Amino acid sequence: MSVVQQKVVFVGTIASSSALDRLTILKGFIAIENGKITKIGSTEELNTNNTSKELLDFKKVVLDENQLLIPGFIDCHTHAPQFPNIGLGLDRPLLEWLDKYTFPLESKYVDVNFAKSIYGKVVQRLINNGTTTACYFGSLHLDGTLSLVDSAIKHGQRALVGKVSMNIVNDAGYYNDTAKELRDVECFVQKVLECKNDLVYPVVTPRFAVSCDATLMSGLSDIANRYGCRIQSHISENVKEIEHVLDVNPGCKSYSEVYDKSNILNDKCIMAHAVYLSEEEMSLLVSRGVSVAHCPASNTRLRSGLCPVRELIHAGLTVGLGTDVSGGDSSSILDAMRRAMDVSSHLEMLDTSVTRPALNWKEVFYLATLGGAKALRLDDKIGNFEVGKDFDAQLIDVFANGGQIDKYDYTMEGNEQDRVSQLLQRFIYLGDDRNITQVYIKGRKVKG
Ligand SMILES: Nc1nc2[nH]cnc2c(=O)[nH]1
Ligand SMILES: [Zn+2]
Repeated sequence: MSVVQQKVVFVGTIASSSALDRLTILKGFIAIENGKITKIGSTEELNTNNTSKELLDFKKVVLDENQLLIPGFIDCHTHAPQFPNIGLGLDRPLLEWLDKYTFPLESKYVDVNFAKSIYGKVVQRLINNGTTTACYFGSLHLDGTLSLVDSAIKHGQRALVGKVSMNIVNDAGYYNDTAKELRDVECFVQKVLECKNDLVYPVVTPRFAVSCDATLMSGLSDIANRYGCRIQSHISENVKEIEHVLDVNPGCKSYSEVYDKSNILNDKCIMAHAVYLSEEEMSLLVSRGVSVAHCPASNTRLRSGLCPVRELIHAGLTVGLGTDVSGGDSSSILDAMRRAMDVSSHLEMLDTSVTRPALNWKEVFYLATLGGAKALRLDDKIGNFEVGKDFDAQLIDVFANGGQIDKYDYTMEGNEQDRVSQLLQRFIYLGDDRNITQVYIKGRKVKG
């Protein structure tokens, strides 16, 4: 990892979103000082005397005509310990998959050396894919999950990390008793805060209402409130899961009510999935300020369901994207963007009334960047390019050597603005890590 360049100016094509329906593609410059964006402007402005004087001692990075500067991707939900299972064991629905493949693997992270060996690769893989911020589930283990925090710090990634909490008995013996669990979570939160690293945050992480009883969840909510932490969990992912949760909580009318009774739902809470929420549940989550991590790859691979993201957004929920490895079979947010478009298109095709059109490429670009930042309550720092925000960015080379995108002696009609918009479109539909030639987190180059 290289040192932070104190003053850098990028010159070329810069794309970022300011809303779901607002993508700006600017030909111009973006100046960074000590990791923060200090000035953004057009090429004309760059060429004025004042600006060129101001930027005289800045290192210049000039993009070529097929390169783009875009914000770093934000993965709002992934399971770091599950990476050794990526692409494996996708033949069972959620609850069986957890018992057969996931809990046995996660149990192995009791061995800190094993944890270290995996987590270094996980963080590196995500950075390679342009993920500058990840919201991670760790495992049940305190020390193992602290080694995930260490890996994020070592690689300079912005990371929200949760030690997973579970106190309900399962066949793998993968749970803690309530008192130990609450002690370990508080210790985890304190140790992460003691790191005093401004890129890393502890997240209180009740796995889901199948693995945690109300006493544990209320205790976790208390810890989160005392330390001002975010909370993350899963909600309403799979029909059998919902039936089970309602069976063991006969006093509750919905899955959301189970969490609400334990005070889990608030404006620092990120819930993964939300595939089957009723309108009342959506309203409840909106009123509590909960955000949703939409995980289309996992919903498809585990055959959990088709998440109606447009409905969630329409209801007023803040939505970001998650890869949900290893329910999801890809650790790439670029892949999650395409999966989100696919699921949304399938829903549009299935719905003959077509009241809610499928998400388009500009909208998933927003969800992968500013939408994710809002969902994680980090949009004051990241998500797009604005003066005062941290510089978390990717340099995209659309026709990178060895990549999937070939350059033809043909371009669709249009002006220069259309040409650069088409470059971004091709990256979103066809690109991969080979096109992501440089990655920056708070101004520090972490790839390339
Ligand atoms: N996809 C997914 N859903 C869950 N629900 C509870 N735990 C998990 C998990 O590890 N993955
Ligand atoms: Zn998950």
